[in-house]
Amino acid sequence: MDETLNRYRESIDNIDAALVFMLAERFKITQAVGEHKATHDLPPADPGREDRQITRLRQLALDAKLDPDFTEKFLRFIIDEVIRHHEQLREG
Ligand SMILES: O=C(O)C(=O)C[C@]1(C(=O)O)C=C[C@@H](O)C=C1
Repeated sequence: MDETLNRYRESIDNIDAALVFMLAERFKITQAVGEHKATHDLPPADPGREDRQITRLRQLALDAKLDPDFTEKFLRFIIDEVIRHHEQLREG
């Protein structure tokens, strides 16, 4: 039994749970955004907004000593999924 490893893993499990809750909240909001966009005939994607989000988060990542390329890929992965949901809502 490695107590040190167990303690680290408990902390990792808490962080992973927080990530899931935060992602769930983000997708609740983007669901509302998708409905709003579909109702008002707005395009699913807004590349200008995405550029600003990526620029901002890359800087936050640098400040937090997190790899900015990884951060951008992670955000891109999430946004692409959101756009897919928006497109589905638009198609009805
Ligand atoms: O802000 C929007 O317009 C959204 O639809 C949300 C969001 C995002 O997930 O952050 C998703 C798609 C857009 O291209 C930009 C941003």
